[in-house]
Amino acid sequence: MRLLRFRQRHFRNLRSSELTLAGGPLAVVGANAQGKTNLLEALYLALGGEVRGALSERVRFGEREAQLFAEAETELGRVRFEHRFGPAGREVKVNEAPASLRELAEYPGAVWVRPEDTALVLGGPEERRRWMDLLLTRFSARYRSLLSAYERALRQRNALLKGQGRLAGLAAWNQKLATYGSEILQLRRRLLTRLEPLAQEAYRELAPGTLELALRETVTPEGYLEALETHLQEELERGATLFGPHRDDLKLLLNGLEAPQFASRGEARAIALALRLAEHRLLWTHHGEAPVLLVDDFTAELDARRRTALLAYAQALPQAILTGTDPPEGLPVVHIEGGVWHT
Ligand SMILES: Nc1ncnc2c1ncn2[C@@H]1O[C@H](COP(=O)(O)OP(=O)(O)OP(=O)(O)O)[C@@H](O)[C@H]1O
Repeated sequence: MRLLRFRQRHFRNLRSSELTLAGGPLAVVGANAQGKTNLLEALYLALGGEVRGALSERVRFGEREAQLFAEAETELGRVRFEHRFGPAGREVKVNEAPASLRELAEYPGAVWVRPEDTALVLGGPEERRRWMDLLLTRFSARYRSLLSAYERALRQRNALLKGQGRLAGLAAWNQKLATYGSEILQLRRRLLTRLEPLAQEAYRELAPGTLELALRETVTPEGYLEALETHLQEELERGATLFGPHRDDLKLLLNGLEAPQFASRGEARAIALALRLAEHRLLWTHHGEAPVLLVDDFTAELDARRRTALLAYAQALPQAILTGTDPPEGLPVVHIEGGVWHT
C-alpha cells in the first residue's frame, strides 16, 4: 500500500494542508516540538489506525473539528479515506461512502513504530494484551466482536461478584464468559504461533540474543468453565473475575530471562521494535501487500547496528516514513517547522 496524497485541517499543531508522497522511504526532519510526531499520528489515523485517548484531543486548540484525508494506492485500486472528528464523535468514509473501523481493517493501513513502544516490554501486562488485541482486530472482525461481548459479560459478572445483583444469575454469565473467552484464547494462540518466528527473525537482525514469545494464560480454553465454577469463593472475596484473557500476559524472554524484569532500556527498545516489525510482516502476509511503515524518532535509543537494520528494512519497502531531528543519509527529506512542512 502506498500513500499518494494526504490532506489535513486543524489536526494538532499542523498548519500545512497538503502533502504529496512518492513511494520508497521518506524522512521528516525538524527540531523538537515542530510537529513530526503529530504528522505521523495524522498519517496513521488517516490510514485507519486506532490510537489511545480521545480523538477530540487531536483537534487544534480552539477549533471544533479536525479533518484528515488520504488517497492511497492498493492492490484493490485507489482508495480515498476521510475522517472527521470532534465533540460529535468520529465520521469515517471510504471512497465517499460511510464506513466503520471494521471496514478500515480490510486495508493494510500503517504500522506505527514509536519510542513509547518500550512500554510493550517494560510496562504491565495490559500493554501487551492491548497490543495483541489491537493486532487481532486487524485480522479478524470476529475478534473485535468477541472482545466487546467478552468485556460486557465480564462487567456483568464482576458486578454480581461485588454483590450488585442476584448470584443466581451467575451460571449464565459463567457460560457466556467461558464461550467468548475460550475463543479469544484460541485466536491469541494462533496469533502467537505466527508471530513468534517473525519476531525472532526481526530481533536477530537488530541485536544479538534470542527472543522467545509465549502466552501466560490464567486458564486454558478447555478448563475455563470449570475454573470459574470451582474458584467462586475466592472470586467473591476479591469481588472480581480472576481467570480469563483479561488477566493473561504475553511472555517475552530474552536469552531465557523475563524481559520486563531484566532487559536494559536498549534491549527493551530492540524487543519492542522486533514486535512492531513482526506486526508489519504479519499484516503484509495477511493482506498480500505491505502496510506503510511509520517510524517516529528513528534514532531514539537505537545504536548504530539497530539503526542500520531498521533503515535497511524501511528502504526495501514500497513506502516508509521516518522522523528525526537529523536526516538519515541518502533519504529524500521533508522539513517541518511550526507545523509547516516543505520539501
Ligand atoms: N491539539 C493540539 N493543538 C495545537 N497544538 C498541539 C495540540 N496537541 C499538541 N500540540 C503541540 O504540537 C507541538 C508539536 O508536537 P510533536 O509531538 O509533533 O513534536 P515533534 O516534532 O515530534 O517533537 P519531538 O522531537 O520533541 O518529539 C507540541 O508543542 C504540542 O504542544
